[in-house]
Amino acid sequence: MRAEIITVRHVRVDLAGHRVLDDVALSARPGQIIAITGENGAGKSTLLRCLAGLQTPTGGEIDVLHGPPADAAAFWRDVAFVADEPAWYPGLGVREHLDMVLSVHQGGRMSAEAALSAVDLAGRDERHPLTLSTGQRQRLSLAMALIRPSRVLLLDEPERGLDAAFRPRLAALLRDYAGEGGAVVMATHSLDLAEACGAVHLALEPAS
Ligand SMILES: Nc1ncnc2c1ncn2[C@@H]1O[C@H](COP(=O)(O)OP(=O)(O)OP(=O)(O)O)[C@@H](O)[C@H]1O
Repeated sequence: MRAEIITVRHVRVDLAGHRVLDDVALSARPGQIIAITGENGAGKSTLLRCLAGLQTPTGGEIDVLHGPPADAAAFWRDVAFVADEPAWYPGLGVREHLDMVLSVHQGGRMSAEAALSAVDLAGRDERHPLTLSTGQRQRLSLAMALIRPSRVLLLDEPERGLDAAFRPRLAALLRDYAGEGGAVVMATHSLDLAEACGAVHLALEPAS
């Protein structure tokens, strides 16, 4: 069995004087998909931000790829994160956003054409992202994360805005990613998506 590339031990986070996470543990090996579930405010996004090095825990330990996560170039070379909608570049179309990711990250997992087709945006490749629907923009955000090489994929509610028909396709894309040896950690309200991915569940309870 492959060694863990994400480990979270006894993690505690206090924000504005309130305990948001308390004694949280999580681990992931290459090839695993972890689904963090729990009610609104349970701390799912906070935990993902901790894994991404964007939030420092008040206590406990986090290792991602054999070290504490750090919001630094070397870390982001191996880690892809899809959370809130990204800033779209003025004047660049859908296809050009994918080309830009491929030009920065050498050795893409798929071509821009394959990514456009995977997320059903092939006919909209010249449009500016802001002229797409919410769900189409979410598909593009996912494609921009999936097209580049990475070892860890962090997703905050990847199902946001997606229609029911696309969710099984997203599950298949995530299974493919994990099948290549990546680890996925996603916060989700979609038990269907988690199940379709064969994800291991981590159910968070509100800490206070
Ligand atoms: N910057 C902040 N300052 C103070 N409290 C915060 C901050 N960010 C989040 N919180 C609080 O932390 C708790 C957890 O928030 P978080 O966004 O992690 O929950 P979540 O499980 O992702 O919720 P949802 O399902 O609604 O996305 C909430 O009670 C929220 O109000």
